[in-house]
Amino acid sequence: MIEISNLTFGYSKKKLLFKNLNLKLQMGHIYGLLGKNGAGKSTLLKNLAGLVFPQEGLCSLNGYHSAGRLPGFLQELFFIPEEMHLPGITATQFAGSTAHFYPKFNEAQYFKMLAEFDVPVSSVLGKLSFGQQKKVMIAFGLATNTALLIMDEPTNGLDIPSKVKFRKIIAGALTDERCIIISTHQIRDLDSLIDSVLVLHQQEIVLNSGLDEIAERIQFTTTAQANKAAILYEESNAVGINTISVNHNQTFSKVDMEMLFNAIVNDHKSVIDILK
Ligand SMILES: Nc1ncnc2c1ncn2[C@@H]1O[C@H](COP(=O)(O)OP(=O)(O)OP(=O)(O)O)[C@@H](O)[C@H]1O
Repeated sequence: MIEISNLTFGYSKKKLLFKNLNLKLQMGHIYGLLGKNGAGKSTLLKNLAGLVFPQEGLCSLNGYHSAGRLPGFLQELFFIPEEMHLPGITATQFAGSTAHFYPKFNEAQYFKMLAEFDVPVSSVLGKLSFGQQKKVMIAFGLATNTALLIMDEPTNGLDIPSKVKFRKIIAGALTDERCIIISTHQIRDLDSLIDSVLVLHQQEIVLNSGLDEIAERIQFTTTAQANKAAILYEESNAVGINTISVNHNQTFSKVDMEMLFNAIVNDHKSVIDILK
């Protein structure tokens, strides 16, 4: 299990990004972490990865404190940051020099994913395009089979066919023993991939819910289809007005994550309250 308890963190003591933040994540799930620019998504992930240290509280992975960065923790975590500087070696050499830090690394899986992503294995990583570099790191991260895989904006730089492959490859790599967290602004890229949503807003995790639970409680329809008395939030687009309403009649609709996110960050507390 991944646990954040009473996390207080700020890059300066005067301006805290989180105060007493709590969060529990379970294995066997793919979480999408959403939040506005500057909400602190990357910083939260860095706290989890033990790359920055809390002022108070702690983060842990299967009982290991992130800040301790013990070998037992490091071999169960792989973090793919938004920006990367890869060394002047090939994807094959990278596996040769790095894989031994991860006891569950699966070489066949790595090369299979690189082939699916269509990345040349004998080109120097630093000379690959940004998107190709991302693909190498995603393939490597998945092949480590660590208990926690964190990806910060992984689809930045991926073209449209690669995003489709990304979703397929990630979904195929999930097991009951691992948890994947993906932070992104490209909410559509998470469609049919994540099963749970986390929203970081105003120093707090205001939503940590499975998509099934969300669909049980609220409905996403057009205003014309909605029960007017149950409407919580409305949003116009080119084709009409879409609505989030209370799901009184147990009709399950597809969760529109972009609309849900907009409702939450536009301070529609009623939406958050009903999902609590
Ligand atoms: N190394 C740092 N030193 C000081 N302040 C920082 C540092 N890194 C981030 N910050 C600040 O912390 C805040 C949160 O940044 P962070 O990158 O975690 O947000 P984010 O939600 O990931 O944003 P975005 O969606 O724009 O990537 C921002 O105000 C940022 O300026």
